[in-house]
This record gives sequence, C-alpha cells and structure tokens, in this order.
Amino acid sequence: MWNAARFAASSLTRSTRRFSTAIPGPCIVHKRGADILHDPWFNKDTGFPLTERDRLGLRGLLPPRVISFEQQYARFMESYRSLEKNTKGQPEGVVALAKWRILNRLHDRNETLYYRVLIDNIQDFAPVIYTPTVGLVCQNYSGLFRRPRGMYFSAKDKGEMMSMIYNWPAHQVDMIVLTDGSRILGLGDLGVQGIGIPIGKLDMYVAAAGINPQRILPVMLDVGTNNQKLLEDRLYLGLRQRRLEGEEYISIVDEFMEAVHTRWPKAIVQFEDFQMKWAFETLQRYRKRFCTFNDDIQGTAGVALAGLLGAVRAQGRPLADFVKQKIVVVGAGSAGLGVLNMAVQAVARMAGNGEAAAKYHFFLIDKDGLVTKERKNLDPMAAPFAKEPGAIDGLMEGASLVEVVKKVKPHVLLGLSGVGGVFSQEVLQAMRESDSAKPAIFAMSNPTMNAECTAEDAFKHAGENIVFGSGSPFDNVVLGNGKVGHVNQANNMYLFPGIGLGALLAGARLISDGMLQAASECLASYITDEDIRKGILYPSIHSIRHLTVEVGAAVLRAAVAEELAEGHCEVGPRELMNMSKEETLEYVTRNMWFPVYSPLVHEK
Ligand SMILES: NC(=O)c1ccc[n+]([C@@H]2O[C@H](COP(=O)([O-])OP(=O)(O)OC[C@H]3O[C@@H](n4cnc5c(N)ncnc54)[C@H](O)[C@@H]3O)[C@@H](O)[C@H]2O)c1
Ligand SMILES: O=C(O)C[C@H](O)C(=O)O
Ligand SMILES: [Mg+2]
Repeated sequence: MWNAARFAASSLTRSTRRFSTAIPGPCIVHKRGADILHDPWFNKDTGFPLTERDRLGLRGLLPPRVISFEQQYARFMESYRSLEKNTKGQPEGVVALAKWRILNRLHDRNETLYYRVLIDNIQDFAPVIYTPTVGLVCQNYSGLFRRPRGMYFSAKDKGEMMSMIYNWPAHQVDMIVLTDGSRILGLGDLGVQGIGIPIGKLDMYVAAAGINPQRILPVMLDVGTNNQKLLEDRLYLGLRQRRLEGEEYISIVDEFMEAVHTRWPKAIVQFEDFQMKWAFETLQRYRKRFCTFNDDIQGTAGVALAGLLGAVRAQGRPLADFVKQKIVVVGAGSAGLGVLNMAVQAVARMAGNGEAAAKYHFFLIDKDGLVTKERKNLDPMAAPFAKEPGAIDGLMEGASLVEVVKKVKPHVLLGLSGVGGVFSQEVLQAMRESDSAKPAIFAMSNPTMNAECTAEDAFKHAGENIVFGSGSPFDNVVLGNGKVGHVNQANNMYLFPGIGLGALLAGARLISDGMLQAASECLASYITDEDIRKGILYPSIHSIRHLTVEVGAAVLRAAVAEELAEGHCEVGPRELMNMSKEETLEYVTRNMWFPVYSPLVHEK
C-alpha cells in the first residue's frame, strides 16, 4: 500500500493539463466495487470507463452511460451557476453557505473533480472554501457537520496519540495544518468548530501548491473551549470543558508533535489560528526541532512586508526608503507583532543601524491605545516596540488611534486587530494628512465583518490616491471618471502554500528566517512597476499557482543555501544544490499534483 500511494502520487504529477487527451499514468487501488465509489480519492462517479467498471467490479453500480470529465465539470458548473441565480436576493450568509454546501458535497464525493473546479475557478471559489465563508462555516460547524474530515485529537486522548496517528488511512502525509481553535480568524475561540480552518488552508495547498490531496491532513487539537455559548450548546461536538492551560496544554501539543514525527518524519506542520500566547510559545518550542511554521505570525508577516515594500514603490520612491516609512500597526497580537518583527529585520538589512531607527518609526496600538513603556503588564513580545511616553509629538500611553494618526501622519496604517470598523471615518480622514503622497491602508483582519474598514470607506474617506489591501476580498471601488480604486487581498494565502511546498521539496530540516524572507522577497518582486503604479501590490488570485511555483522555488533555494535541504524522495541534497534557478522551477512544477482521472489498477 505504501508503494501504491507513492506510485499514485507520482503518476498524478506527470499528468497533463486541462482536458488533454494524453493518458495519465495508472493509480493503484486496493479496493473494489462500491468501496471505490464511496472513496472520494478514487471515485470518478459516472466517469468510470466501461473496461474499468468491469475490472473493478463496478458494473451495474452506476447508470450505463459514461460521462466524460469535461461533461461532469460542465454539469457541476451549471448546477453552481443556477444555484447562484436561484439564491439571488437572499441574505448573504444563506447564499454563502449554500455555495459552500454544493462544493463540500463534491469534495466529499469526488476529489479529482472538486480540485479541478477549484483550481480553474479559484477567484469565485476561494471566498467560499476559504476566507471569508470558512469563518461562517466554523461558526455553524456543529449544525453543518455531516461527515468528518481530518483528525481530531482531544485532551481525553492523552497517552493514546502515538497509536491514534496510525488510524489515518494514508501511508504518507506531507502537509499538516493544525489548530486548537482558540483564535479563529477574528471570531475568537470556536473550539472544535475551528477544524474548518485547516481544511480550507489545505484546500489552498492543493489548489495553489499542487500538494497531493492524498497526502494532506487537517488536524484539530481539542483541548476544550472558553466559549461559554459553545459549552452550553447542546449540538456542540467538542469537549465540554474549559481550555487546558500551562503544562497540561503543552504536554498535549508535545505528544501530538512526537506522534506525527514518529509516523511521518518529513511531514510539515503549519500552526494556524492559535491564540497569541500559544502561537509564540509553540513556534519557539518546535521550530528548531521540526519542520514547522506559524502561518499567522510568519506567513502574514511575509505577505505584509511584501505589501509594505510595494507601498514604497507605489510612492515612486527607492526601496531603501522603506527605512524612513512611518508605520502604525493596529493590533499587538500574533499577526501584528509578527509583521513588526519581520519589518525590523528588513530595515536592519537595508540600513546597518536599522533596528533602532525602525523601532522609532513603528507605532504599535492595541485595545488600550498606543503601547508605551508605561504600559502596565507590558507583553515582552510588544516591549521592543513600546514608545517612550511623550517623546514623539507628545503622544502618551494609551493615546487613541485617531490621535496617533493625526500626530504621526504615517505612511502606512496597518490593521490586524480583529475588530471591524476601527478605522473609522475620522481615522481614515486623518490619513489624508499623511506624509506620503500615496498612503497605504491595510485592513487585514478577517473575515469581512472584522475588517478594520471597507474598501469603499477607505477610498471615500482617505482619498483616491491611497493604496489599499484587505485580508478578505472586496470588489475594486469605482471612483468615477473611469478611475478604479484597486483592492489588494493582503492575505497569507499568497505565501503559506509556497513556504510549505518549497520546504517539502527541499526536504528541509526546519523553516528558517532566511527561507521566509526569500518567500516574502519573491512575492514583492513578482509585481511589475507598471502594476505597482496602478496600486496593485499582489498578483490576482488567478495567478496563485504560478506565483506559488516561484515562491516554492525561492524557499527551496534558500533552504539549499543554508544547508537545511536534505532532499525529497529520490532527489538528494547534492542534486538540489546543483540545480540552476530554472531547473529548480522546473523541479517544483514537475512535482505539483494536478487533478485528472488516472486509470485505476486494482491490486490486493
Ligand atoms: N490577512 C491575513 O493574512 C491575516 C493573517 C493573520 C491574522 N489576520 C487577522 O488579524 C486579526 C488578529 O489576529 P491575531 O492572531 O493577531 O489576534 P490576537 O488576538 O493575537 O491579537 C489581536 C490584537 O488586537 C488588539 N485589539 C483588540 N481590539 C482593538 C482595538 N479596538 N483597537 C486596537 N487594537 C485592538 C488586541 O489588543 C490584540 O493585541 C484576526 O482578525 C485575523 O483574522 C489576518
Ligand atoms: O485565514 C486567513 O484568511 C488569514 C489568516 O490566517 C487569519 O487567521 O485571518
Ligand atoms: Mg490564520
């Protein structure tokens, strides 16, 4: 079975694109008959050719006509479009969940067709299977639950995880996204219902990075929830207890990490949507021992830094001017602090004495206002960014956001607060006095309701010359006179798939700062000057697969340069080292899975 899984994976990567007539390599299957129809990895629905129906014991289990992949695809898209038409005018949430349901049903039935429609229609479907609808799905998960996806490890499984991990049916796992559900987007503690996030992130891994869906594993670590409403909800499917804390908590995560790495030593673990204290703690604890990263801290930081560098270019200034940019970050959580730390590293690289200068130019605001050295119980992670009270424009401890913006006149206002609307009309209007001719506003919190402001309000109140980014998608804004306010989706989806892909194909021992920096630089340089002048900081989501090849290759090359690459499958570290840039891109592309029906060959 182990060999079969590998065989299946490699045959699929060799498959051709679109609806080509080239015959893909075979895929070994160890089941027969109805069991195949009920396995979404192998199921082709009405697409099984007659000879395959005979070989696999499927004859009579399907209607007689064979429907081609193209026809199945067209049929699904027709149902989807008619659902769109029939739900017009209904409340947004109802429509979003109806769209999610139809996609989820396909996901549960036929993964090949599901991933093909997802890849080809990524702009339409990413907002359904990923942010923002995934937030609504998590909020309603216990009611929506039909069949499980991924694995659930709970506090009650202590001592059992090593054997439990062998319950997962796939013999090889490359990519794991893990959450404890404690900070799901900007929606807070959703307990076990947070499993929707790893599922959505891994769908993006398949769509953008071509990770084989047979080798992904979404994981929920259910250590309880502090969400009283959920604890009292009779439908709630998670542990009905308050969250474990301290040693009890960390011992559960330790046990899970050991179990995973015993069974799949090369699997990459992405930590996602952990509350801040555990996000930083687990990152520090595991990043040197395992191939792991925290997407909210590190993926977000890379995407934000690429956007910040783009904002400098958009002003028509040289990149070196980044060191002079005044940046106000709203939100001192895992994401906000991750961004500031990476921005400081960038300044330090650009200007020798950068660190001190950067901290002078960077302003941090949390729920209690401006963070200064006078802050009671100042978080050690935020301490390096705390201002001397009164030293800058008389700004005191806890100064409000609007006061800070009015006095500092920042080049960039970046929100990672999780609070919808904190960039009020007054705050946005104050950005008109920015010292930049083209100020940047990033409302990065998710989902849409939690964005610090809408795209429309940003252009309306802060002026038409801003550059704008948001974590959740907004439509471009029509400004009149034929002008359009471009909306960038400043979301870590532009980096995490490439970070995982590059680390996987390098066989990286760990994920270093250098690899993350390479990912961010690759994203930053992906955009042409012409696009930047139009306010475009990130590529369209249509190009996410192409971008991810580049990011993956950049991460891989950085791993090789730092001697962290141990090789992948039959490609050893020496071969990786000898690859030119073009060969690396070719190697990455060649190893990406693409959904086509492979002939199924039964083996006992
Ligand atoms: N776009 C992206 O790619 C991306 C990536 C990561 C996180 N996020 C979003 O960022 C948000 C925060 O994530 P996090 O992990 O940092 O959360 P967190 O809970 O660790 O931090 C939230 C921070 O916001 C501050 N805050 C709360 N209310 C505030 C207010 N009224 N004014 C100013 N600050 C306030 C809190 O004090 C805290 O410092 C979430 O909505 C998440 O969805 C977006
Ligand atoms: O999930 C997203 O869309 C981005 C980010 O990881 C978040 O936590 O908001
Ligand atoms: Mg996240």
